[in-house]
Amino acid sequence: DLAGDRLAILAIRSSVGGRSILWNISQPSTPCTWPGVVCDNTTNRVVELHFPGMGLSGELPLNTLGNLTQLTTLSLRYNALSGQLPTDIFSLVNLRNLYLQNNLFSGPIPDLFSPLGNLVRVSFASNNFSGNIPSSIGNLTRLATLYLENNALSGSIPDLNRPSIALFNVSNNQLTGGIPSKFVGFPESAFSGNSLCGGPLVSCNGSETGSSSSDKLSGGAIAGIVIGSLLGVLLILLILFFLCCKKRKQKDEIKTKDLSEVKQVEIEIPADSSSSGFPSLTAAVGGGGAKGKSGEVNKKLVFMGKNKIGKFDLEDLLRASAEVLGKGTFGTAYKAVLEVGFTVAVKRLKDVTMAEKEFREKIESVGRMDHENLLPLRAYYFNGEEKLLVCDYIPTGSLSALLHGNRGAGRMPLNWEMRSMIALGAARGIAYLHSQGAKVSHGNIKSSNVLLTPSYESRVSDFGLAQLVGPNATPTRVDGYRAPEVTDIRKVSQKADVYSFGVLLLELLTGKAPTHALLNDEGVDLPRWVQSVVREEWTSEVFDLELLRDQNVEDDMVQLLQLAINCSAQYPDKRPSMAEVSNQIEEICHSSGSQQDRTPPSDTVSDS
Ligand SMILES: Nc1ncnc2c1ncn2[C@@H]1O[C@H](COP(=O)(O)OP(=O)(O)OP(=O)(O)O)[C@@H](O)[C@H]1O
Repeated sequence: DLAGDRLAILAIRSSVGGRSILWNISQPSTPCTWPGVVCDNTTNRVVELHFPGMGLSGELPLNTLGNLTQLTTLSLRYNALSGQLPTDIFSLVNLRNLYLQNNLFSGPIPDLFSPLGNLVRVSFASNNFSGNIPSSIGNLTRLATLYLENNALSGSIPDLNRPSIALFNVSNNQLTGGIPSKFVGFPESAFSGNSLCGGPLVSCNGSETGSSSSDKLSGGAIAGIVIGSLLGVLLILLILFFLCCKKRKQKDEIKTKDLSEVKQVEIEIPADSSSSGFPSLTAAVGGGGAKGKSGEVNKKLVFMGKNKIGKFDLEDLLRASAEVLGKGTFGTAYKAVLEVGFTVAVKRLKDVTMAEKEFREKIESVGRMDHENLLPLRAYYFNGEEKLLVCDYIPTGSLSALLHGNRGAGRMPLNWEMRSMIALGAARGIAYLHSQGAKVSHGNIKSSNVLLTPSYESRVSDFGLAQLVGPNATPTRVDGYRAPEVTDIRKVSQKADVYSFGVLLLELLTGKAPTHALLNDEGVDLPRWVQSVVREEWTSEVFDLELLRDQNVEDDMVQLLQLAINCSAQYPDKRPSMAEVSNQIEEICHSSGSQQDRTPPSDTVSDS
């Protein structure tokens, strides 16, 4: 079957294709239609090039790859490419991943790494490279992986930026000398098969590990370095502290301003309310406030469930200073700091056209949901047009903010343990919802609806709201999460929830936002992108770079990835149930030791 695009694939796999393909891709018109080539859909420039195991042979063409100035990934591993590396590769300043392992490249690795400050992963393993390890690799401050094993490299290990490097291997070369002491911590196997000493190998001079005795630092020098570093850190902390104080002050000023506008415009008292203000209302626990004369009822905040939140009335709520958290599908969410001393989140619903009785019934069934991984609905207010929902305010914010916010300096990386715990908590919360009846589903699973406590326990929010809205509600940011069979956001199902949860798992693993206009002109969504990458056996390339620092959990990551792929299957029948999903994640967490053996969640209502 050589029809259509299959013919192109065959051409790439033939050894004669290697060079001509590499020539052609530098022409900007056609490349994005080819397998293995990923383009930026705005510039139509090649941003990733994956040609692994395609039987490419011969030398890389000169002055060709260097034309792909936007390239972030160059993967030519498992081919039979030979000769020296063309130096124009070293002008690709956006390069993050350079995979040339398992080829027949020879000659020295050019010492030209200095401009490649974005490089994170480099593998030159299993080639015939000779000469020294280029010292300019030491300038790569973001380098996390360096694989140089199984070559003919000689000389000593240069000064590398050890703090950023998590995965490292120089075994089976001809390296000599002492292993710098900063490499202590890597296993013996990372250095074996050389004439090296120190570090995890036998000591160079009988007792010392690390650098050879000639370049050993004196006690005074070490003390000087330690004191100098401490002073440096102290200075940086002081500067950060002052900057934070200044920023917070500015933020407070802005918030106060926003708030006064919000109070007047957004949480406006409905026109039919008594002009003398709202009477002081006593909270009616368990929905009892819905009883009584309707005129009074309309002015009441109806409290629900176990009411851990404490008592306050509508007037308190309206007096609270409020800050807009964001606008979503169902209305605007506010953070409201009550004068009585605690903070709540208030959602002002829009597009709810449902009659009062039906609304109260639906919202009270939402209020009955009680699970440690769900964000409980504490109270609601219904008066004609005005509908407010009150829940705990979660100061840490949402998974979406944590994954995609602040990707720059100062970001706290989310490691495997945190991510798998977040996945497990969210799965448990949704599985609980599904266990409450075949027709109970969430309807709007996405990372902005998974809120996180300071100890990274998940609280799934917004469940059951999809059934309240009218047909005109325009979903925000759900497109990437919505199951293919869902055409009306009110017609939700448990299997559609499983799909959305699968996308959320993919988001957790890849670090890519599903709502981001993805990857190429054809608008490939996150599940399809991941599937295509996995099909081509580049599985390890889908994971978020932050996850690659975790050692010995790759199998667990791949298992979770497989589960996510199963959840986001195109046909609902092929998707597992949420209970199965939750059990499987629990097993995965168990095997990697990130079990949730934690103290029960504390009350999440924060005091202001
Ligand atoms: N209880 C809460 N505590 C802290 N932040 C919250 C809380 N509820 C919502 N948020 C945050 O406020 C923002 C707006 O939330 P909202 O639920 O209104 O919209 P959304 O999640 O973006 O979309 P949708 O309405 O479709 O769920 C989001 O970033 C959300 O994470």
